[in-house]
Amino acid sequence: MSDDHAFIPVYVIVGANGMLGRAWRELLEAEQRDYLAFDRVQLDITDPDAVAAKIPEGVRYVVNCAAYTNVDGCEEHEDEATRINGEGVGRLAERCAAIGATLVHYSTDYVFAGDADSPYPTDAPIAPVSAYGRSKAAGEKAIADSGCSHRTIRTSWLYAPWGNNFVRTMLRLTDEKDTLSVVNDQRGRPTSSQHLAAVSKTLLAANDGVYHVTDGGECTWFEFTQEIARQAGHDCDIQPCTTDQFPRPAKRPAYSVMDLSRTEAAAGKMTDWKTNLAQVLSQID
Ligand SMILES: NC(=O)C1=CN([C@@H]2O[C@H](COP(=O)(O)OP(=O)(O)OC[C@H]3O[C@@H](n4cnc5c(N)ncnc54)[C@H](OP(=O)(O)O)[C@@H]3O)[C@@H](O)[C@H]2O)C=CC1
Ligand SMILES: Cc1cn([C@H]2C[C@H](O)[C@@H](COP(=O)(O)OP(=O)(O)O[C@H]3O[C@@H](C)C(=O)[C@@H](O)[C@H]3O)O2)c(=O)[nH]c1=O
Repeated sequence: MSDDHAFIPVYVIVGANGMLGRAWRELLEAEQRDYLAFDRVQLDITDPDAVAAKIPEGVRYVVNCAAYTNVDGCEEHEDEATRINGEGVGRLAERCAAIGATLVHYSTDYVFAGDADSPYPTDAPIAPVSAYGRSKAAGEKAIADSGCSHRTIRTSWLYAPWGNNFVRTMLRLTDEKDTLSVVNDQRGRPTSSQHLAAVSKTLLAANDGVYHVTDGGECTWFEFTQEIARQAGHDCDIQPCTTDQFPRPAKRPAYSVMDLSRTEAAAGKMTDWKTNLAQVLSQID
């Protein structure tokens, strides 16, 4: 991670210590690209002065991986979530508009209500059912209002070999426990962070706008857990349950499968989630 101001990079990664931030760093490192990566201490997007100070003129792409991602925590701390996921994103978007950079930003399937029965197109009406979803919707609006060049990339059910994520949680639980109940009435698309970073980079050559990027295929959290345990060789009795039987502070959309056609037209077919899961598991000891 560098804080060198004399150097004008092609890419600036914000929120670089998060799960997706690390995937982006590793991608740009592997391709030997010029980039600066800022963690939260180096660049806090809620700090009005920091954004302009750290993102100099000449930068071409600002990749925003910073967010408040604790979905249940957002219910109690919606103001803070909105400051980060809404206003902070707006500040990045205004800076990008001012210097002519493109903002690569991540939003979520949780901006949708979840009452559809076919994949949500990119222009489907959004109607979040949680504080997290509302805060992310505020970020999307702030970008649109800023007039900056952008790729607003909605993704879902993100995981990686590192960080806090469902795959690592379920690897642990299916190893430690004899039985486990997992909700089987929420359907969506898991997404490898490494796959997401790579596809996002490909989309830099595409038009501005909103894209959906996930792994291919779809499943419920229960089916996802079954496959994690199967691939890991964990012998755990996994039982399906309903959302009502697994109460949480935040409501989740029942159906959040997002249509991939715009992305696949620009970047090719999205790899199936089971294939990407195997790829990620192979990187975990
Ligand atoms: N995880 C998922 O399942 C999904 C995520 N997304 C979106 O993808 C993006 C990346 O998510 P993910 O990698 O999982 O997130 P993480 O929670 O792993 O990382 C977010 C990073 O943002 C940092 N951060 C928080 N607040 C600020 C701030 N004010 N200024 C600068 N940095 C800040 C955090 O730092 P610290 O840890 O120090 O607080 C953390 O390093 C987010 O926009 C998220 O909403 C979309 C769909 C699914
Ligand atoms: C741990 C556990 C979870 N679950 C359920 C609860 C919930 O409905 C579902 C997923 O739980 P999690 O809390 O891991 O996931 P959640 O925080 O809802 O994940 C979301 O994060 C944000 C950031 C996004 O943007 C979304 O795309 C999505 O990935 O699994 C079980 O049924 N059994 C279990 O043992």
